[in-house]
Amino acid sequence: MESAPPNRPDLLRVTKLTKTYAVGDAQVVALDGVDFVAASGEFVVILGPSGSGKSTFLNLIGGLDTASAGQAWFRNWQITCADDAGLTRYRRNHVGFVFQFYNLVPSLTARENVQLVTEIATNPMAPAEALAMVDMADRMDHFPAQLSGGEQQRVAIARAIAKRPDILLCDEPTGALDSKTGIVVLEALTRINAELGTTTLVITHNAAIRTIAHRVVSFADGRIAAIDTNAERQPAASVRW
Ligand SMILES: Nc1ncnc2c1ncn2[C@@H]1O[C@H](COP(=O)(O)OP(=O)(O)OP(=O)(O)O)[C@@H](O)[C@H]1O
Repeated sequence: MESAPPNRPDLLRVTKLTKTYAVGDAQVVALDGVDFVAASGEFVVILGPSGSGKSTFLNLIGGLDTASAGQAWFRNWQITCADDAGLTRYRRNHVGFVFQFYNLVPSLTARENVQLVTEIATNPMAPAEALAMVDMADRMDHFPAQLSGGEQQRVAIARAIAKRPDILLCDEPTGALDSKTGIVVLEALTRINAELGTTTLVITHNAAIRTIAHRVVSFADGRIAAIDTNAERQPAASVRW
């Protein structure tokens, strides 16, 4: 099994994780016995062709979907044994999600969008602090429609990190953005990883982003085809696409 880099405790451990979907009479194997360990504080970039199982993997370790077989552990708690209430608590207390589309509430300001999460979290930061971490302190009272796509994504990231999650799961966070705006979003993600130690997994179709990761996981046909470690990480500002 792939082991975590030395000197960091494991945060996530996945063993033979499998997901099949019934489509009519056929079975689609979306995830085919994946083994993986993420260390606390790691920044992982996940690459792979469309349909290779990346989102399925993220949804299972984020407790958004349930596995067909295999195990997933968060520290010493087994995600794959949890009932719905347990998964809800896990997501609420430990996992932040960022998706390609920002899913902000249009009638609420940036600050109020973040407040939606901080009001139900156990040890949240102030919304203003979370927004400052993504350089949106001066736009807190703007509505989503008054913000660019990249700015809306930074608000979505502030919303995801305001509860101080242990894990931040990002599915194509720059997929809808041009490169200049996307780089600002990546800078926010790497800063949060460095300053808060949030273990971060980022799915992307953009292979240029691989340079900012500690490790790069490549999916193919529902399996992990390769895991590469970057001897030297590059700053997000150096990424070009
Ligand atoms: N709810 C579902 N019902 C049936 N099949 C599904 C479902 N979700 C995913 N699949 C199938 O599982 C496989 C893996 O899908 P998944 O979305 O994880 O891939 P992906 O690598 O994230 O793709 P993309 O890069 O296009 O988002 C695909 O064949 C997909 O069609």
